[in-house]
Amino acid sequence: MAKIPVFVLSGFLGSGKTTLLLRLLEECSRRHLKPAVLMNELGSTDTDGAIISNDRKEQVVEKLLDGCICCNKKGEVVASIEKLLLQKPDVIFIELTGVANPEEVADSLTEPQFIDRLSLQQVITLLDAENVLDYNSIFEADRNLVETVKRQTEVADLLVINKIDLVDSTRITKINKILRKQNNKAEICFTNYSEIDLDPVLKSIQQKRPRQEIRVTFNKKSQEGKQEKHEHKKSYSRIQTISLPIPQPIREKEIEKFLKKYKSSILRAKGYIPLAGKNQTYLMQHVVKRTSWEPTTYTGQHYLVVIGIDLNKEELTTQWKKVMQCQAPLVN
Ligand SMILES: Nc1nc2c(ncn2[C@@H]2O[C@H](COP(=O)(O)OP(=O)(O)OP(=O)(O)O)[C@@H](O)[C@H]2O)c(=O)[nH]1
Repeated sequence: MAKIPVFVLSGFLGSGKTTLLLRLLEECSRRHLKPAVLMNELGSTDTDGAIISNDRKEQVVEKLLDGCICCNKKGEVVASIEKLLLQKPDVIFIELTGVANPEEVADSLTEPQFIDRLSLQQVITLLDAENVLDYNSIFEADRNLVETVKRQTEVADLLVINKIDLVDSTRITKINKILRKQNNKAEICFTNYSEIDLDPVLKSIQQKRPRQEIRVTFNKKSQEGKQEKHEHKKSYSRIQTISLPIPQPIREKEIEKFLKKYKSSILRAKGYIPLAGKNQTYLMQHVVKRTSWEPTTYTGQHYLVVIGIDLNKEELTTQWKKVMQCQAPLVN
């Protein structure tokens, strides 16, 4: 029986993983392939899952929320993949959290029950061209995280330098040079909105010719000088998540003011937000210092999820309540 190819989408928070996943799903649909998706979110809210499901309601998706797939959620990965396999997909995409080490997930794919059924096709790591060079100084306080982000690059088969619309050519050259030192085997491509050429990525699925298996290539890299299975090291230690409820419409500038106030600790924020005066829910995406808004047809609970280093959750909650108290009451 042919093994089902698995693609792992890795990369730091906000680098463009979900954007790429949406493109891959679109392309699968065009090629009449049946994909299945395992998504992982650090927070208890499921923004990315809602984006995926909003686009295609029939999508086979398993979600692991409120923790990292390579740390406290690792034990649940096997059960989630088993559920996906019941749907007999042609391909599986696993989107990691931005702070996950792909090696840990690769390990799960080599569990005895998967050996004859799954084949890791590629680890694709996305990098945010605008912020990648600043990561070391941003995460100085979290050595585990520095190591994790480095491993995301080192173990990738394909490195996608995304968001080049936000940087100049000098920066691109610099990033290329640094990445080549960290990983001299991976293909590197530069793009916007994760628009890579999907033909070489998906071609092998149609041909049913998986590339070398993970146990041969990947584990070799991760287990040099170690026991048969490498010991799990926590992939981050100071990253926290908080989900803030939004019971009534709020002004765009109030959210942006709030994010700016805590900019030294907030790395990523996203949420479904009812904007005052617009009579519609917007998907808000914030990466380091950029915020974007997109109208949606989302009908679930409204919230803002904030991810950062050493977040003072108590203060954020108190300040958020104050912000909400100043908003106009809900008018239908
Ligand atoms: N300017 C610009 N924005 C981009 C590009 N690619 C993605 N974005 C935006 O960056 C934000 C984050 O993109 P996502 O695809 O959600 O990133 P992610 O890696 O899945 O984020 P997390 O799941 O939170 O780690 C979204 O608002 C995207 O629209 C790009 O090439 N240029």
